[in-house]
Amino acid sequence: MKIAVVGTGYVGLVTGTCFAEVGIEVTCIDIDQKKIDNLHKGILPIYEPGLEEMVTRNVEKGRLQFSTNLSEAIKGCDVAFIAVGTPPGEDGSADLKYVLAVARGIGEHMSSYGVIVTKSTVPVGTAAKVRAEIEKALAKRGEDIEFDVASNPEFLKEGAAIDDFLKPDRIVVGISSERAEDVMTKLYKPFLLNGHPIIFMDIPSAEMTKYAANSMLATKISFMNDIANLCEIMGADVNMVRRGIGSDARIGTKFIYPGIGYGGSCFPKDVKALIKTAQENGYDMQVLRAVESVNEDQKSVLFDKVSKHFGGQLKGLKIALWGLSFKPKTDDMREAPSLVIIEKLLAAGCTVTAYDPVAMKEAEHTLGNSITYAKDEFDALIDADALLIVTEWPEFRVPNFSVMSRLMKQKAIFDGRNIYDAKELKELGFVYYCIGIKTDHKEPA
Ligand SMILES: NC(=O)c1ccc[n+]([C@@H]2O[C@H](COP(=O)([O-])OP(=O)(O)OC[C@H]3O[C@@H](n4cnc5c(N)ncnc54)[C@H](O)[C@@H]3O)[C@@H](O)[C@H]2O)c1
Ligand SMILES: O=c1ccn([C@@H]2O[C@H](COP(=O)(O)OP(=O)(O)O[C@H]3O[C@H](CO)[C@@H](O)[C@H](O)[C@H]3O)[C@@H](O)[C@H]2O)c(=O)[nH]1
Repeated sequence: MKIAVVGTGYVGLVTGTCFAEVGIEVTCIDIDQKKIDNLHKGILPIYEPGLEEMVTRNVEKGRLQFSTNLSEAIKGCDVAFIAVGTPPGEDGSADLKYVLAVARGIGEHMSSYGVIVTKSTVPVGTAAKVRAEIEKALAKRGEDIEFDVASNPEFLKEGAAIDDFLKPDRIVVGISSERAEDVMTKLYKPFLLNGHPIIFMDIPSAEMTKYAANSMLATKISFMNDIANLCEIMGADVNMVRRGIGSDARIGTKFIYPGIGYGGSCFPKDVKALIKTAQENGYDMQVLRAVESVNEDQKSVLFDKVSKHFGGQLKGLKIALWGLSFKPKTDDMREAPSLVIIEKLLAAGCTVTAYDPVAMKEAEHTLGNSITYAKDEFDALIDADALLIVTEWPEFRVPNFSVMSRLMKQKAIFDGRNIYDAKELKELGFVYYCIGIKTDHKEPA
């Protein structure tokens, strides 16, 4: 089989590489010449564990190619995936201009029957718009080439993308013809042989499934953040509560970790887009509006604890941050809670020194030199008045606390990810704050 994947970002590059890995002939296309030039040199545009080796291996095998030339790549393809961005527009709705531009390009250049699949996260009705764009472009050419559209939303998580793609819980495919179903079944056959289920449905349901999945996960997180905040007020321990409720199989153990709010390129924008879609159709997503509002507030929780601890006197304090990316094992800074925390610290007159194992270069694009980037986690701590744990990278989990004590000016840790043991830190002489657990430090008057 021969396929094209248009858009070589987090989703497109992983999708293309994983299909090549199971033996399919893939061309990944991007509009960004620099990205494609770098990929030809083996330089990846994103950090994703294991991806570089997999790209190299498949390029060497001749199964994976990169190009900016959509017209060449699309010719004779069985399937073309659209995997470009769908960022939020000013009103929160998903901006479809990149998706529709690709659809137009496909219509301008396709040469034979193919299935055009939206992999990007798109609102209900988008596949119909994609079909219309392609038909318009074909009509302009005076061509009458048969094609199908399909919706195949992607559920991978950054930092675990390869595993999520190769071993999916399920593959959701929206189709409107038997021919498209056959092509998609053939494409995903290697995954089906490994026992991963494919769920065929109508196209609008597939499009909605993606938003419903992300919104449900975001709801779990906001719900737990609300519970965590209440635990803290009431003297309960949210870690215990999490274990207590997670052992009920109906609730489950995943995505109930409280923290400093969900970030990333998906949950914030997809929750917004679903609220907007509903509004446009005369329906009010009350639960999701609350999910969003809790999340906005949660991003300030760590800053508020710092402010309270120092009695509001933050000017001139040196604050160390461990972690910048929105979650571990990625360099993605989109909607990272660290950005909100840093903005508040800087506005309060603090200086900020941060260390992140991979996201500092990416962070610099947004933050410039408003903060200092440390060479390692200990470098960040020199003379610090407080340490904020922002991203739970594995290497921050068991640090050398005695070295930390020597480096820091004040032994205060504000843990936004609940990775340390409050009792242990207290014994070591640290003042320790986390999320959803009442600490017995004396509050300043
Ligand atoms: N990032 C994730 O974890 C994730 C997971 C599942 C679904 N999604 C969805 O997948 C889509 C892509 O997300 P992403 O994070 O990979 O985006 P991204 O910004 O990392 O990548 C998008 C790529 O598309 C390219 N592009 C834009 N217009 C183009 C055009 N006309 N022709 C060719 N290339 C073009 C850009 O240059 C960029 O490289 C979004 O709809 C997103 O919601 C993302
Ligand atoms: O218990 C939890 C789990 C996650 N998070 C936060 O939630 C955000 C998103 O995390 P995660 O879902 O692991 O990362 P993403 O890469 O954004 O993946 C989500 O968004 C993708 C894009 O749509 C989907 O494909 C995935 O299925 C979906 O999990 C991050 O800020 C996490 O810190 C929590 O606060 N508590």
